[in-house]
Amino acid sequence: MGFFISFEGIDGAGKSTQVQRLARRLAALGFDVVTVREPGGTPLGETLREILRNPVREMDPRAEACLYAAARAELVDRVILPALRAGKVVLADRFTDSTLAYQGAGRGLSVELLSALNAFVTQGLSPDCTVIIDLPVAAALARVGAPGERDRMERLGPAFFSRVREYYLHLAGQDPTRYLVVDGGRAPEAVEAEIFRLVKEALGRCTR
Ligand SMILES: Nc1ncnc2c1ncn2[C@@H]1O[C@H](COP(=O)(O)OP(=O)(O)O)[C@@H](O)[C@H]1O
Ligand SMILES: Cc1cn([C@H]2C[C@H](O)[C@@H](COP(=O)(O)OP(=O)(O)O)O2)c(=O)[nH]c1=O
Repeated sequence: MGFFISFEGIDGAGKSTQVQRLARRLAALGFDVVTVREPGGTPLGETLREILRNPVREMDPRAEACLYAAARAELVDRVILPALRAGKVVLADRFTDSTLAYQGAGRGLSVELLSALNAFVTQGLSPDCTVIIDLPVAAALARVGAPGERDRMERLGPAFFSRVREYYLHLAGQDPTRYLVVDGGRAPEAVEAEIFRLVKEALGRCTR
């Protein structure tokens, strides 16, 4: 099996930027790297991404959770597991913790039920390590643009994103070996260097 790293954090924290930068760094070391983003990465997943970004009307939170989960089921089965079986390093821009943080802490659904849903759609796969890019809500929302330019989730407001951020930090506290928390408030180069250092350590600890 290869090595599976997920990236988490509130919208605008810098995940997409850092996934690309880490992919380049690991490829330069000779790793075969695959990057994916959620929701998306498969034909069904990309269709669900469009629905989730711009639904015809506001949806029930349970329906929302199931759509993210459906996209994840496809991505795991069609892309992530085959890549890991081929010995690749997979970098995922969001994974199961996004559901716990956004639909659980953010929307108020049961984290226990969402964990069971996650286990079902991932076939039990969980990341070898998870990079949490942490940033105060105001700074992150300033990066995603003016209110008029934001998508459905980005419009949810500071109180929602504070709950999401706190939940990520709570998860990190529960399992400091798996979760690598990085201060996303610095220049992209500084964030990149720290993530690269921490991931190299995590790869070194991996015995597979
Ligand atoms: N460390 C950083 N400092 C300042 N701006 C950043 C930083 N990292 C990313 N950005 C910018 O902030 C915006 C959101 O970054 P992005 O990587 O798309 O975040 P996310 O994927 O977490 O939503 C982009 O315009 C990006 O260029
Ligand atoms: C994967 C996932 C994403 N989301 C949300 C978080 C984001 O607002 C949105 C994904 O859009 P995206 O543009 O990828 O996020 P970002 O702005 O962080 O790059 O979907 C959930 O609510 N639950 C989930 O399980």
